[in-house]
Amino acid sequence: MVNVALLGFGTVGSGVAEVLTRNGDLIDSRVDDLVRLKYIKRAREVFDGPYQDLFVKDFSIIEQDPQVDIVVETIGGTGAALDYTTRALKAGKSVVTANKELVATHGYELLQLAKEHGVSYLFEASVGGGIPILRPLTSCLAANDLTQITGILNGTTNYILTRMIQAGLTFEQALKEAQDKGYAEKDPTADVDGHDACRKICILAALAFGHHVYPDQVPTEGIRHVTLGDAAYADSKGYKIKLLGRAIRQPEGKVCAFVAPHLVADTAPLAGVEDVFNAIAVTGNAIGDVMFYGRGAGKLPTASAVVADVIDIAKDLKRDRHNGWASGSPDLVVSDDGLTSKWYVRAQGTMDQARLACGEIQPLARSGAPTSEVAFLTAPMPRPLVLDKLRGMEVASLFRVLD
Ligand SMILES: NC(=O)C1=CN([C@@H]2O[C@H](COP(=O)(O)OP(=O)(O)OC[C@H]3O[C@@H](n4cnc5c(N)ncnc54)[C@H](OP(=O)(O)O)[C@@H]3O)[C@@H](O)[C@H]2O)C=CC1
Ligand SMILES: N[C@@H](CC=O)C(=O)O
Repeated sequence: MVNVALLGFGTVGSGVAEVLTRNGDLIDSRVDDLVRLKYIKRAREVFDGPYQDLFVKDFSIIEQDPQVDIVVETIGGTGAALDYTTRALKAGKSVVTANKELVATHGYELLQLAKEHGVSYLFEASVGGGIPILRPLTSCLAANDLTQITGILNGTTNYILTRMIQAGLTFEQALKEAQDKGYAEKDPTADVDGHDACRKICILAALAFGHHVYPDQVPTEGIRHVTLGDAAYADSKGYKIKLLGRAIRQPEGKVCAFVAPHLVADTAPLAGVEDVFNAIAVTGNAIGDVMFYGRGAGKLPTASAVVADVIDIAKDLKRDRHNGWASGSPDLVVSDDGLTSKWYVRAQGTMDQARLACGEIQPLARSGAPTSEVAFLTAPMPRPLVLDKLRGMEVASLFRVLD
């Protein structure tokens, strides 16, 4: 028998309990053992419903029970989640999590701790919700020298952009829908301001390039200032606006990583990724380009990835599966200033002013645009140069165009 303790019983935690129960026979046959949920701990102390016999108030009951093999952490954040994860690993229990904030900020030390105690720390659900990405990156693509990762990594913001553009919802209405569907973080500013995507690109970069990348090293811009006007200008020339997380390997083992809204050509596969779906494009020197696509958030898709990790561990509790990375360093991450791209600009002014400032440009138009507003695409150039050229103009939006 393999015993599982579940920490957190919100969107993801309740989904994990549901998948373990609904697919119990199938999971047992795949593991060739009985996988059983033994305890559930949540914040509140009032328990009801079908799992009420499993609820415990005190984490030490789980920590001290030698029969608990796997602890599933779906609490979120870096408070109680870090404390319980550390204690579980020290107690010789493997831990599975969906908590990207914890992995992105403390992954290196937690992986070290797991190794010291001969147990596993797995987090497939922490990136891309239900999409299998971390295991393929480290196993199926292990033969490659990976050079670049570009992803739509946040379901909430992709859902908001889709609903604003396709259904004409306001930002607030679209965010409320995403929250009602269980996609958003407890504090949705983490989604809207790009921090959730940032944590995910940190995890992807660490796995792909081998060193811990910390969220505070990664320049991050969210979607708060993207307007329906920007979307209409982009659409007029066959582009969609997408929040992308990018990690590009640089010489001497450095990494360029950042999160920002981009214009993506309609012909590119990432442009067709809508609603809560995520997609992660990976470039390797043998495979070329490969893309992973699926539901990036939500109860059962995320639980699917969590329970897959539980199954992986349960199949062989003693197997060494330490797919870790080395420690980070303050000078590991380089700015994206050196990266050349075309730029989308929306500013106050005239097309003549725009041409005078930026030289050759592609003008954009949309119906209902104020006469004082101008929007255009520049020639390819690095950010410092475009900022320098635009110095005399009042710029409202400045987004890279993905090449
Ligand atoms: N929602 C999604 O689609 C996805 C979420 N994730 C990640 O999964 C994690 C969980 O997210 P989600 O399920 O949405 O969050 P929820 O807010 O829905 O659930 C959080 C759960 O944690 C419990 N909790 C809070 N503090 C404690 C504590 N001290 N001890 C025990 N339990 C506690 C809460 O208890 P109570 O029920 O009593 O309030 C609640 O059950 C986060 O790290 C998130 O980033 C990852 C991928 C997708
Ligand atoms: N809030 C996150 C949940 C999954 O990671 C998102 O919207 O992508």
